[in-house]
Amino acid sequence: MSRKHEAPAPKVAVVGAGSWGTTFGKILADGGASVVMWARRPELAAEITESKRNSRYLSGINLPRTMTATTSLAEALDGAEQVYLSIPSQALRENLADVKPLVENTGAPIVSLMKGVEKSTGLRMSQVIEQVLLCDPSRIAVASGPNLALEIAREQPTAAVISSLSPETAEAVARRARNRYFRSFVNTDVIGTEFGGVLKNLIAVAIGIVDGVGYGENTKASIITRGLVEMTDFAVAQGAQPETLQGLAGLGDLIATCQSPLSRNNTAGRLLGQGFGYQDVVKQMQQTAEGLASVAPVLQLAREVGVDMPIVRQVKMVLDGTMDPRDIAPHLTTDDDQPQGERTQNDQTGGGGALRRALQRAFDQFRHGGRGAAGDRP
Ligand SMILES: NC(=O)C1=CN([C@@H]2O[C@H](COP(=O)(O)OP(=O)(O)OC[C@H]3O[C@@H](n4cnc5c(N)ncnc54)[C@H](O)[C@@H]3O)[C@@H](O)[C@H]2O)C=CC1
Ligand SMILES: O=C(CO)COP(=O)(O)O
Repeated sequence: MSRKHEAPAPKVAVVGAGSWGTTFGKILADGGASVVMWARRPELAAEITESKRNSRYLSGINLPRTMTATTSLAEALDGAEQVYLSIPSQALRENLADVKPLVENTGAPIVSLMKGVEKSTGLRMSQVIEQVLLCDPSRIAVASGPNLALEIAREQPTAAVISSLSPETAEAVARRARNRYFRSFVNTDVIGTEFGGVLKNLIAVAIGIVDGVGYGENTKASIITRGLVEMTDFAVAQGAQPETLQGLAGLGDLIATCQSPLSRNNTAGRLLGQGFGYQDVVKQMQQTAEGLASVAPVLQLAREVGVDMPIVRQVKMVLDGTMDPRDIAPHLTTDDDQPQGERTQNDQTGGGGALRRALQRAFDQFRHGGRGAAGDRP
C-alpha cells in the first residue's frame, strides 16, 4: 500500500535554549512545526538533539522528536518560517546584531518571548528588535501571558496572547503557537501586552519580599490589587489600552507569577525579604529574574510621564538597601498622609483618561482598517 504524501512540517527557529525558549520550542513542535533551537553551549545543543532533554532548565521533561538544537545561528535560522527570541532582555541587542543579516531578506515574523526592558535605554524588546533589525514593525510580534515554563512543559492547559501591530502577523504566529494544551489569543496592543509582562515581574518581586518577611494573604492581596492599578496607570500613560492589563498579559500573568514558587522574580523577592542583599540574590539565582534589571528603567519611564508607582519604588529601595523589607507594606499606596480614592490615577484625571482611550481606540481602528485593537481575541 502506498503511503499518502504528507507536506513537510514547517520549520521554525527559537533563539535561546533556557527554560522558556525550550518550552516554547516544545509548544511549537507539539503544534506540528519542525523546531530548531539555537543554544550557546554545544553540550546543551547536543543534549536537546540527541537525548531530547534539557536537564539544566527543564528537568524531567521529554522533548518532542521534531525538536533539535545547534550552536550555529545560521543553521538555526536558515529557512525558518518564524523566528522566536528567548534570551535575557539585557542580552538581546548584542545577539540581534548576529541575527540581522540572517533574517534581513526572509520576511519571517520575529517574535519576542521576553519580559524585560533594556536597562540602558528603557526600550521594550519589540522596540529593540525594530531598532537593531531595522525591519517593518508589522513583522514583529510579542507573546505574553500567565506562562510559567515548567507547568507548560508538563502540558498543563494554558493560554497566552500574541500581539502585533499587524493582525495578520499576530494571527499567523498564534496559529503556529497552539496545540492541545496551549491556546494563543491575539491583540494589536503591543505596548500593553509587553508592559504587562514587564510590570507583573516587579509586583512579583514585591510579593516575594513580603512572603520572605512572613506577611500573609491580606498583605499579598493588597499588593496584587494595588499593583494592578500601578501597572495599568503606567501602561496606559505609555499608550497601552487598559483592557489589555485586565487580560492574560496583565492580570492573568500577575496572578500566576505572584502565587507561584516557580517564578524566579517571586523567588528573588523572597530572598530579599529573608534579608539577603541584592548581590547575594543575584548570585543565588540560577535563572533569569528580569524584574531586578527592569525596576530602575521602569521608574525612570514612570517619572517621565508623571505616574507614581509606590510599590515599585519600594521594591527599588529594598534592592538598594535603603528600606527594610518589613517596611514595604505600610507604604502600599502613597507616602502622602491624605486618604486616597481606590481608582487609578488615570480615572482620577477627570475623564482625561477615558478621552485618551477613546482617541487611541479610534486611531488604532483607523490604522488597522476598522478592526478593534485590544482585547484577547481567539
Ligand atoms: N521561564 C519562564 O517561565 C518564562 C520566561 N519568560 C521570559 O523569557 C525570557 C528568557 O527567560 P528564560 O528562558 O526563563 O531564562 P533562563 O535563565 O532559563 O534561560 C536564559 C537563556 O539565555 C541564555 N543566555 C544568557 N545570557 C545570554 C547572552 N548574553 N547571550 C545569549 N544567550 C544568553 C542562557 O544560556 C539560557 O539558555 C525572559 O525575558 C523571561 O522573562 C517569559 C515567560 C515565561
Ligand atoms: O513570566 C513568567 C510567567 O508568566 C515567568 O515568571 P518568572 O520570570 O518570574 O519565572
